[in-house]
Amino acid sequence: MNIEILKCHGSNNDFVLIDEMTGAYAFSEEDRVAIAKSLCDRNSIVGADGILFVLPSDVAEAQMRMFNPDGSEAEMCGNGLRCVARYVTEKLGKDEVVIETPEANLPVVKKEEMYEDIPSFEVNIEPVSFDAASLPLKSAHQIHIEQPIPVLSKDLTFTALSVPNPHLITVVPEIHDENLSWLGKVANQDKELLPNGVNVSYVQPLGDQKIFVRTYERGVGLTNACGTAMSASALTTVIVEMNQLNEEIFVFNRGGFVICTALKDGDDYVIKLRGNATYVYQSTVQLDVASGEVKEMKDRTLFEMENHAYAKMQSYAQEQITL
Ligand SMILES: N[C@H](CCC[C@H](N)C(=O)O)C(=O)O
Repeated sequence: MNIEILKCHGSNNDFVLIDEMTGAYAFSEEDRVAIAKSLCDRNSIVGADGILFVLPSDVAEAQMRMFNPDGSEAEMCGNGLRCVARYVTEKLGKDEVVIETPEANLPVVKKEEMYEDIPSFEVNIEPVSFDAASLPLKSAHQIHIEQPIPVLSKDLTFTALSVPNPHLITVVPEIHDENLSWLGKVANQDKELLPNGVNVSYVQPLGDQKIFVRTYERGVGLTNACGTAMSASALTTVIVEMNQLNEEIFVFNRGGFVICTALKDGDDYVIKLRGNATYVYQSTVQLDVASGEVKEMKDRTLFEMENHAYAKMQSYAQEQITL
């Protein structure tokens, strides 16, 4: 099958966006899994951290379904939602829309550029729950806020929350690359403890309202950034009274930076995630679903200006981490 693809990223967490609103495709559920596995494969001509299917919706301007490279579907994707926000607002000629996701219809809005020539969008990350059953995390304790989970680590403590995809957050004085493989071990725990898997992040405080986050993502592996993980991390630093509620938190990552603001609405938390939505290239690919083989059908249209502008934002962010 021939598929029009838009390669895009949020904080260099990169995705293939496929527009099903046009009605050009009639993908089955099996097709979507096969497309995710084939197009995300870094050994293919495409390669990505995930696939974003943009579909019509009966309850919002559009619907987003996000699949990891292993074919699993995620409840939420923060960096991907910003890319979908840009795509749908531009398609409809609006500055703000609502996007239907598996567990919530989320408002997304175009914002002023947060860095020179960087298209910037803000999305709601919700619903948020600290109930272990919402991940699910099989545990005797209902809430884990800086709690030990001995089977995972003898010395680190964890905060467990869903936004609504599952996250384990551990705050450390400093993140060292040699410790990143440990994140993978935790993420790939036996399904006894975490039946639906989990995204696992280190959080390093960088001073007031600034943090550095590294994440091993469920269904993907170590990525430059994970939008839901950065949001969950920012909220965690508020819960443990390291940063302030209702105040912007600058979250630096290997792919750049985002700005998260944790808000409380009654008993519920909502996290505002603001960051880039950068287009990399457009292309048409031919996918043989049976074999998974992907061929490019025509030259890619590169968004060179955007990629050049984003490189500057990314190097600025790396300087902030080493400061
Ligand atoms: N791997 C995640 C989904 C993608 C989330 C990440 N790319 C983001 O930006 O939030 C999961 O399975 O929950």
